Amino acid sequence: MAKVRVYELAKEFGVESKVVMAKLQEMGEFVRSASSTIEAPVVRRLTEAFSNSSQGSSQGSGKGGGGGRKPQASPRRPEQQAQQAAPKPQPPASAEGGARPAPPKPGPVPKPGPVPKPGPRPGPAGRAAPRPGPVPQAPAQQAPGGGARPKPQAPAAQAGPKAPPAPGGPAAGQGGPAVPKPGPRVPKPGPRPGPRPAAPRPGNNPFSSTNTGMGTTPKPGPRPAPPPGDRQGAAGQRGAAAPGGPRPAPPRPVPGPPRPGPRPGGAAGGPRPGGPRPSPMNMPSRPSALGPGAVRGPGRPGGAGRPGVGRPAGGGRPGGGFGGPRPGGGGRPGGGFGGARPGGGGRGRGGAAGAFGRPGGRPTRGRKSKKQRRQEFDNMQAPAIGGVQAPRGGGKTIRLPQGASLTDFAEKIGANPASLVQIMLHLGEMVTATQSVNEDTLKLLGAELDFDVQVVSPEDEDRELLESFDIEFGEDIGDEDQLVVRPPVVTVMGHVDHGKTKLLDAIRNANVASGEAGGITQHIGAYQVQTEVDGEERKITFIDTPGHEAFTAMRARGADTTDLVVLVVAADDGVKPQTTEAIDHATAAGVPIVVAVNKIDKPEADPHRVRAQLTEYGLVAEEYGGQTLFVDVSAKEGTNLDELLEAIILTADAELDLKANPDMPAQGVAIEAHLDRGRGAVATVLVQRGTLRVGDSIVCGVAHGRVRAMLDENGNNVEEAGPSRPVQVLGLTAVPSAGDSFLVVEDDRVARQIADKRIARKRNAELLRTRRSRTLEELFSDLKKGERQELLLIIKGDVSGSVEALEDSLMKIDVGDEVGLRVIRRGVGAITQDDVNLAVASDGAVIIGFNVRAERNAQEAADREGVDIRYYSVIYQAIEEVEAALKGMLKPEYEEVQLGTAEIRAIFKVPRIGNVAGCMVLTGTINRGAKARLVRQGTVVADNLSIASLRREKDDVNEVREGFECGIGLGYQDIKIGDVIECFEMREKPRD
Ligand SMILES: Nc1nc2c(ncn2[C@@H]2O[C@H](COP(=O)(O)OP(=O)(O)OP(=O)(O)O)[C@@H](O)[C@H]2O)c(=O)[nH]1
Repeated sequence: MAKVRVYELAKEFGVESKVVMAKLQEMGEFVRSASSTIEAPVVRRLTEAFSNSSQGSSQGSGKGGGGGRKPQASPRRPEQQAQQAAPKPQPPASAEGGARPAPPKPGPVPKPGPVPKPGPRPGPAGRAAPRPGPVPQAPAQQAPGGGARPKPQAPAAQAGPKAPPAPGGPAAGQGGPAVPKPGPRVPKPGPRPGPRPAAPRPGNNPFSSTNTGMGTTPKPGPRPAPPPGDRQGAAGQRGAAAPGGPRPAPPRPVPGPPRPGPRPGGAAGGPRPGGPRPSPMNMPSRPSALGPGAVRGPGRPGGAGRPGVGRPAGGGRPGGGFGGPRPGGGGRPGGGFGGARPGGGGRGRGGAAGAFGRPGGRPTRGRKSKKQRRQEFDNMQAPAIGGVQAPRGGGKTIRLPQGASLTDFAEKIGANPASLVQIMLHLGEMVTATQSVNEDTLKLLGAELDFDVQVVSPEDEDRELLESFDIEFGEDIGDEDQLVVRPPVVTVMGHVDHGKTKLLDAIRNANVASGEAGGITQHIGAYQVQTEVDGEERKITFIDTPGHEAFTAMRARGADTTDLVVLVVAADDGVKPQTTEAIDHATAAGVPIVVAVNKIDKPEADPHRVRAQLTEYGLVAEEYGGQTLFVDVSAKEGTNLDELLEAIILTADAELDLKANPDMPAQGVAIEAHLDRGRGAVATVLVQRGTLRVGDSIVCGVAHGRVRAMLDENGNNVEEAGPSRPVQVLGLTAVPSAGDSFLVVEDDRVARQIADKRIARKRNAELLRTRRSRTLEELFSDLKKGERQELLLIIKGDVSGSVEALEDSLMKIDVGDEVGLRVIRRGVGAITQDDVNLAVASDGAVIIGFNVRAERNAQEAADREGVDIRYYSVIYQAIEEVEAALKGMLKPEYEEVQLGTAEIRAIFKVPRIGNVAGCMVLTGTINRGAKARLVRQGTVVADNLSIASLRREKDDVNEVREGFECGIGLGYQDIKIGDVIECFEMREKPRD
């Protein structure tokens, strides 16, 4: 709630702001100006103070107003007071009241006549009253008119005809419910009419004044008609107002109990039977909403609609009269919803009808769909959370994909995303509607709404997809005795420049040289070597992409391909940051480590230091009593490579039970993939179980096809590949990503179906990521996002391994919470026009080409659309530039730097300028134009000031140093001797 300002209060009390300010001062509260805000407790005290004083002062004048608020009473003008006084009579006998008005004939007055309710409604009536005056059209158009228009008849006329039906009272009934809203509106009208008519028609005035006033007088007076029984007459009054009068109204005998004032408001609102637009928030509970006669059933059908029909209750159609045209129309509003639906009269076509026709009086904005209405209804019943309504789950389970947004959640439960955003705000988290949120957040929201949220990981989603084809991925099928030992799959990790690549090359070359002389080795992402251990030929598969990026990128995609890690540590450099990172990754993956202490050929090599250092990380060498095998090697000179291979086999045998069934359809993971001009999509896959054969139908990620040919790391054709064997596969329709799983399926058709479903899912995910704000809610939430900005990237590279590694490294760039980075597409191959289109569609994404170029039409499109394409061939350069770009998106940060302080020793009054402080500069310097604040006895009295003028003797100066006197003009008058002026400036802080 906004705090109240002094002048607002003054207005309410009917006094000038300075009076209120004086009062505040009296009360010991300090406010600077009339626009200052006041705290609630002070407002209360102030109100009491004024009400006391007003009482005192008004006592003499008679509080006739009775009803009116005390505070207001005083402010009123004599004339008004007089009017108020008049009202008194009312209370006594409604009849009387009625009587009076009647005579006056106040055009508008019609209401008075009936008066039945008068007594009861006094209060409320007051407000409505005004309208009555207007009566005539009032019903249709708002009281004002009525008041103004002398001719009640006009309306009457209209009403007349329908009046008859009206009796049905239905209308009234409806009106009743509606009442609430009307009330509010009434106020305005009231006032106006009041004054004017008042004068002329004394008789009425009292009432009108009432209205005007604080609603003392019941408008009721006016319409007796409204037989209480019916809808409070509320309707009566209102509509009555106009029609009422004329109406035979008396119609309803009912009156037993005149509806008490309750409807007062109603009265006011009367006009709109339908009154209030049922908003979920203010809607009365169903039952209560229904008016007496209202009865839902009847109302709806529009029984009322037909005048003739006349709803017994009469409720239905108040408007009957007006809305006539639409049969159903009247009915609906009326009884039907009572409060719920604005109801009011039918949907009349005629002009007058309009008044009633529109339920709440609000313009109809297009019809709501059944679904919307249903949802509204559900929401009405749903308890509000922090004032926001959303459907309850009652323990129902909903499944959401990982990284789902509140919009996804809302879609699942049929709610409005904006309301979920608000609920999250109440729960203390600011989340936008389209932002991906983590599992905890989804569950938190689910718990709040009583839904059991299950977050499905992409792996689970994929598993479910495969299950739908009766395929199981990841398990060996077959008996225990079908399992055979398979070679370990090894990844080499370590700190930069410690010799990972050199070691991988050395191992492969040594092996090629010894085993397959003449073979042409090529990097395909992985290779296999042989070694002899205990007289037995054993194989080892090396993942040919060094570094933990590749390792973690694969793991992040759920591909745990590595069985064992070779940690390379340069003997001359020792343990470095990435060495420990690699240890962490391997440990997290539960993968055993063999340490290769490299570069032992170097004179400064100190292998023992490496062993000692690594003990701190839990890697204790065997010779030190631990279980980790350390091998001192020289990749450069090829020293101890066989020992290293042997250590790998021994560790694998000791710690791992590597077995797989070769007799099943092959399954595995893609390690590397690229598009070859001549051969199409080429993927290096690692077979994890089963045996892959040429001619098999496979699906790999979103790619599928039939294995046309297979090649090994030496470029030789291979007919089949068993467990742990890496091979290049030709024949896929598209380039898969590193880490994508592959599996052999029954036939091409199944392969295509699975791939198609994955493509659809991927596209949806991409759409979700690139979707821009379209709805107001989203725009709003974007605004709330405030300063958060995002750099969107599309990464294209020559091989999927480098794309993955680049993305992984980029995602690690951290420049704070204000700026984010999101990769909306990644892929292998040249930059295509589609990439440029996506960049345009996503409003400013930058395309990164890593060792690839843009196709000619793509480049043209990029130039045309202003899409930024950046080419790199060195990963670190890409990272540096992206980091710089992100930092550039940061808003500058400022910090306050104090320049100096000066104490006020004298105060001079200068004509037209005001107070100027004669100061002594205590510290630093005081600079003209700099920012300043005034401190009195340690408390900041005024901030956001500036050194408007600065003088030494009689000269204007720009700066005065410590120890000198000067004259400072702050443009702020409330200065005192002894105050200290702090002078400072805001400087931009350099970003780290
Ligand atoms: N003297 C000596 N130099 C070596 C040895 N192994 C690697 N080097 C050198 O160390 C440098 C880095 O070797 P790389 O194999 O590129 O190291 P890396 O760990 O793969 O480096 P990044 O790929 O940048 O992480 C190169 O200049 C190698 O020639 C070795 O055993 N002895």
